[in-house]
Amino acid sequence: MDLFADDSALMPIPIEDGELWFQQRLALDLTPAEAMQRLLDETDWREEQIQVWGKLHMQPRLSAWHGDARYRYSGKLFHPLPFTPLQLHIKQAVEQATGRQFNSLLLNYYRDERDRMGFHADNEPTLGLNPAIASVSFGSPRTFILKHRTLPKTVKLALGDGCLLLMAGSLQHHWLHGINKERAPRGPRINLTFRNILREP
Ligand SMILES: O=C(O)CCC(=O)C(=O)O
Ligand SMILES: [Fe+2]
Repeated sequence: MDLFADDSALMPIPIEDGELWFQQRLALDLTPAEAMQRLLDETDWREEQIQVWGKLHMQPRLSAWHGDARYRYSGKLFHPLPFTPLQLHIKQAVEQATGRQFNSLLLNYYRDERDRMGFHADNEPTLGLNPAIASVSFGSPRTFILKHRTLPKTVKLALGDGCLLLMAGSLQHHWLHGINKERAPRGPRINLTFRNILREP
């Protein structure tokens, strides 16, 4: 009998004002290291510009959009590329683990400890009222931080190689999330967020 917690089951993480689910290892036909290498090689990584308070900045990470629907994000309209066979395989595994359907994928590549993602909510109107967002991570672990919008509460999760995180319920209404830069050296990390877009902008 396995006396250790099952790392291949989606487990709820207790959190107020929303739903959070975590699985240590998403079951795939390839190892996380193989998935990481193929995503690095097969993705057309872009350094995007974003507007913050009317000023243009380079995003402190590389990214790519894939899927079936156009998507507005940080004030920009994206025309995604079609899903690749590997992305479709990961999407199927995520849909089986979560029981949710997704038609859009944002890939983010954090090249080292300096790359990061500012605090935000994935609450674009096209995602619907209480969106389910499934996040799969490969490579170097990074700390995923959730900050409550009105209460002095912070939740930190280590997102390691091959894990799955599901944000759902009213979480995007009440919490912001982000990835800070690290002081200590970190290797590359790729994060995939699967979303379901209800209508095109
Ligand atoms: O890299 C992560 O774990 C977070 C990604 C994220 O929040 C997003 O793509 O909206
Ligand atoms: Fe996000």
